[in-house]
Amino acid sequence: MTGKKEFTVTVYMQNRTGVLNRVSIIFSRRRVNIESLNVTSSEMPGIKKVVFVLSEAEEAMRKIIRQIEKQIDVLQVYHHINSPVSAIASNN
Ligand SMILES: CC(=O)[C@](C)(O)C(=O)O
Repeated sequence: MTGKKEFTVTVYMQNRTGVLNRVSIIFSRRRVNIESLNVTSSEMPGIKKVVFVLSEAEEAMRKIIRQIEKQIDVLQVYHHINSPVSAIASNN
């Protein structure tokens, strides 16, 4: 598929076994490879903050994010498109 961009997707979820698994399955079903995954406690007790980095076309990623938002125990999803480091460097 052409036009893939790199996304950072941040998911706040209840600290319950299996929630991360359900979200990960959404990516694997759609053949989206996970570049990076970071799980930490959030500033809210009982809530985990999970940060994914993935490459996908924008429209496909929008659909995936909507699906993640519908998951039980998912509280909030944020995302942004990552600028290439070369673009950031050329601004300086
Ligand atoms: C990632 C984590 O610690 C969770 C949310 O409890 C889980 O999915 O097991």
